[in-house]
Amino acid sequence: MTTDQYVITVDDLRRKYAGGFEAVSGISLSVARGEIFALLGTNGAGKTSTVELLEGLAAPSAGTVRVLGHDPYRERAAVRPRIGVMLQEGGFPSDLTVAETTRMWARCTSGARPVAEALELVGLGHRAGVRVKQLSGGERRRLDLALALLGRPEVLFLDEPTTGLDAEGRHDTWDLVRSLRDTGTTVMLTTHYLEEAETLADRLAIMHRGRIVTTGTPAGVTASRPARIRFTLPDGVPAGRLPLSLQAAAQGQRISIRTHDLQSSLAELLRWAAETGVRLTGLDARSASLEEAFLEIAQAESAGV
Ligand SMILES: Nc1ncnc2c1ncn2[C@@H]1O[C@H](COP(=O)(O)OP(=O)(O)OP(=O)(O)O)[C@@H](O)[C@H]1O
Repeated sequence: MTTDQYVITVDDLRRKYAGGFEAVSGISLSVARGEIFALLGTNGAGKTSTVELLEGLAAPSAGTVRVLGHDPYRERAAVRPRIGVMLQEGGFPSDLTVAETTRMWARCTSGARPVAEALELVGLGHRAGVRVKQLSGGERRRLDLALALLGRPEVLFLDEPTTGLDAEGRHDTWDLVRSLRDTGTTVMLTTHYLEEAETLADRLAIMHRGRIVTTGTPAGVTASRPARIRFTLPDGVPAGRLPLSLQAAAQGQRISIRTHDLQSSLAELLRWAAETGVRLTGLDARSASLEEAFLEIAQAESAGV
């Protein structure tokens, strides 16, 4: 991929706050046009501090950021009309209705979509006449998203877009983000929901203490982690009777096996169970999830491994 296909490029970026604390300690990443990129990390890892630099809300202490080929802080006027930003807290006047709020925002947005279209996109069309203060937390997040989408942005920054949404709302938002991606919008997302990153992101980076510790596709990040098989042995069958080649950890009759070759380990376990006539209850076999990979990385980093 050539560099001009990257919509966001970040090189050795640093952000030091007044007082001297460095929240972003030299990160580099690139996001291609039409890609959904998720920035994950433990609390205080530096995600918001990073995204604010990409949005041009603050200047880096060192390093470079380019969004659509421009410095988003120094060339804000060139970048701002082409990006959409959904912050964690929208902070609207609560006495205005949903439609009034969106109309007000549309007046400040060049080439804005029709208000009704923006509200329909996020499933708020039927709430247009409701005052913002009467919206649920999830509906406010949708309104935040509608406002971020008003200017048909080429790059969309979503800071925890589904916090407070129920399962249906979360899935609706994922579908919307995917459809925006499919029409060429580039999305930079921060989230605490690892399932969200796993299902939505084309690529992701995991941050810890201001640095990127892992980056890649969701499948690539989880591929190196062991899969897990869990089950319960019947009373009277000790864990010691399991084949030695299965690396089993036992808590009473509850067994957990970690393996880098799920298919072979599972086949061996089932063969042993069939040959010995042992019934395994609650049998569950799964590849590593992003959540497990994340926890392992965060714990290892915290322990200084
Ligand atoms: N204005 C500020 N002045 C000094 N330190 C700050 C400031 N804003 C954030 N920090 C610190 O920078 C670090 C990174 O914060 P940041 O909000 O970027 O993390 P985050 O990854 O977005 O966290 P979370 O997941 O909790 O939202 C934290 O230790 C935070 O306390």
